[in-house]
Amino acid sequence: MFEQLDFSQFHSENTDERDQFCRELISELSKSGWVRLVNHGVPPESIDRAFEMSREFFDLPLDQKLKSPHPPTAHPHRGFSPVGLENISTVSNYRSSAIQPLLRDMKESYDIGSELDPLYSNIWPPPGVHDGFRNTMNSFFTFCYDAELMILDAISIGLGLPIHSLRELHGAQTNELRLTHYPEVDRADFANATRIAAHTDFGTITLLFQDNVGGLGKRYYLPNMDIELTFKEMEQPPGSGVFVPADNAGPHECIVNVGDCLQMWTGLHSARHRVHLAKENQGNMVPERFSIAYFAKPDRAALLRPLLDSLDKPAQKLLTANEFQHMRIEGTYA
Ligand SMILES: O=C(O)CCC(=O)C(=O)O
Ligand SMILES: [Fe+2]
Repeated sequence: MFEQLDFSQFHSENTDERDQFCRELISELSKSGWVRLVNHGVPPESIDRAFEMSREFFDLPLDQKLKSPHPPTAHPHRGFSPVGLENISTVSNYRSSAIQPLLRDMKESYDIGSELDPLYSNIWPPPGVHDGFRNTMNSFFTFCYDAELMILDAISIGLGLPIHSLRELHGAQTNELRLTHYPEVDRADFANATRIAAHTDFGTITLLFQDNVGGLGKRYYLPNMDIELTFKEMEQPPGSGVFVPADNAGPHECIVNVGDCLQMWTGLHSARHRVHLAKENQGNMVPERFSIAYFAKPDRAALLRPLLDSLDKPAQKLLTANEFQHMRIEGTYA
């Protein structure tokens, strides 16, 4: 089991305790590129509601879901993508020497941005299709943004930077929320497909909530089920090509992982992860799974230059976060 940190310690009135927590956070992120957090500030009811709404959306008939379609190109990331539209193995090779086979992703997803994003508008289900989705997701997004800023402050303190160093690069809310449904599939389908292929996230940090679903449509956490589950897996240690299950304590816990931009700023390791068939169990059908990922991304104009003196100066021209996002995302859509 990997370390679980309690983010309420960050709010301690005793600044020594707070700073100690921030150093622990950095120590965990330095080891593996990710950490499990509780009391992160996103209220449990809001997480439950978002999962409920997500489930109800993906339960709709395909023609209803396609009334708010993702554009056929990789950006902007907005709206519904049916199974087969996005295949992440096309970008698996980034900063990895391992040869990645081309794999189909067996997932469907819904991408949402901030309502305040000046560049891209959201694509919402039209009136009459899943009313309530929009409000629920906007409120969840706001909670995640507030949590993001606190976590960025904690990372800044832990690294010995001024408290708002990272927050200041995230004022424009260019963040994205992604609901993913991994439908029930036949085990044999994993021969040339996966859930989501190995990759690093492109932004600063990702807050990931996961909900493994058992029978009867109920939600509960089953660490040792007798049927096959797909797990989120993290590369451990970083760079090893070995993936271990990132099991967690249920949907209210959040996995925070370092993305490519934070790596460029701070040298913390951007965590490679994937969702694939769990190795331990044997069964014919692989049950469905739900996750919600909130991708904290830098302001588009932010320069990706090292923030710590201890880091080497990059040899190439510095990129803005926007240039980098475009470079990374190209090619992910079929
Ligand atoms: O479903 C998950 O646990 C991970 C999803 C993910 O890694 C992504 O969308 O970038
Ligand atoms: Fe990811």
